[in-house]
Amino acid sequence: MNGQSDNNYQISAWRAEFIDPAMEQAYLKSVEPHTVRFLRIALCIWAALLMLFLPLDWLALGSSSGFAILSGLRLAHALMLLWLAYIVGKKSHWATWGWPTTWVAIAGYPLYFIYPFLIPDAGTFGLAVMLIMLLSIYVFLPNRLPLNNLIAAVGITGIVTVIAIQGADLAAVVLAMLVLLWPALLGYAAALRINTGNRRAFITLKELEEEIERRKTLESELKQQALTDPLTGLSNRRQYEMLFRRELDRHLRHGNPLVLGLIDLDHFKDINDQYGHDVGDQVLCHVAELLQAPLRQSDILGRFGGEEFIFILPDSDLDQARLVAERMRQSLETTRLVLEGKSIRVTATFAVTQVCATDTELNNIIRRVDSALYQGKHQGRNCVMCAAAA
Ligand SMILES: Nc1nc2c(ncn2[C@@H]2O[C@H](COP(=O)(O)OP(=O)(O)OP(=O)(O)O)[C@@H](O)[C@H]2O)c(=O)[nH]1
Repeated sequence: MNGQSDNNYQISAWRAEFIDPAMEQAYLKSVEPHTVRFLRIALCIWAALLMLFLPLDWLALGSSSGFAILSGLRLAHALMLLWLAYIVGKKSHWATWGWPTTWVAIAGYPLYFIYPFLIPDAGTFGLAVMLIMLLSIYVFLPNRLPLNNLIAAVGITGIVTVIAIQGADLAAVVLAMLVLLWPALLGYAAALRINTGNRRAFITLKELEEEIERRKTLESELKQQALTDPLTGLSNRRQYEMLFRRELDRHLRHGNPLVLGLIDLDHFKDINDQYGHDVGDQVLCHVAELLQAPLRQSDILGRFGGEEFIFILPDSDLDQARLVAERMRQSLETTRLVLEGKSIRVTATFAVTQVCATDTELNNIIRRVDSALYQGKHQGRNCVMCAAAA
């Protein structure tokens, strides 16, 4: 891991979130499906528990306006919770965003704040419910930790204010505050550990993914290096021999026509001598591009060695191959390469041969084409020769 990613992976000690916002977003995105599922379950259970307490309200208040207010608040909050459970199914980013969960949680507080006024002798019970709720918010409500702190802070402040308004003395108010702070701190500590642990696991996964990616790149680079000519990027001997064997198999099995050709640049030594080896190298690269142009995707062009190239044309007969070679020859002849301010003309001699059923060895075919190429050199170069099949 380098210094830059070390910085990206820093986790805030009290928020248990990545300090880098982009990294935090990436983390939240990765846990979004899981958060949605978990949040929907938590919201549904919360709504069900709210409604489960309705009979207790009835026992305490009977059919009164107080009961109507409490059941109305219960129902309203339960509906809000179910609405959010429904919405996060549609807008999954709401689950990790955190604010919708926070507002819906806070919107339920009037029920708890009004409770002591309507049922004054339920003080201890109300405090116990609040205590369990605070702990549950931290442990079961999948939300961003700072926002869960906000929910807890609003809850504790509200309840303590209610107790103070009801005329409790300072000691009772402080005691209530301490009793509520205790589960909040406990929940916060547990959530801090869980959230930090989850993000550490995410870092490990990311590092593993980066390592896999790095190895894949390295592997494909090595593969590329092992199969291509470093100067021109064309297939090297290993690659074109392998591809030729595949095409030869196809030819022997299905009888598809197959042609092999060689290209030898004319008087290349003069180019090297006149312009230098570096320019010679650049000429080879340009020639490789020009030769590639008239070929199909399935055709194979390789560097045979030095200033010689090899081409393999699957599904082509000799006449088609001769035309292709002629197009390459003309393209070289008519394109002047301008390198380092010098205009260089390059020509080449071509030879092609049809691969036939008795051709099983690449070297034999090459020998046949090579002797046609030799003849072409003797006949004045810059031409296309055909070698008769064996
Ligand atoms: N710049 C450069 N030159 C190369 C490379 N490989 C081979 N050569 C040069 O290619 C030239 C080939 O010369 P010859 O075999 O005499 O052939 P030629 O000059 O092309 O003449 P003909 O083939 O008879 O037309 C030599 O000067 C080699 O040094 C290469 O990778 N880069």
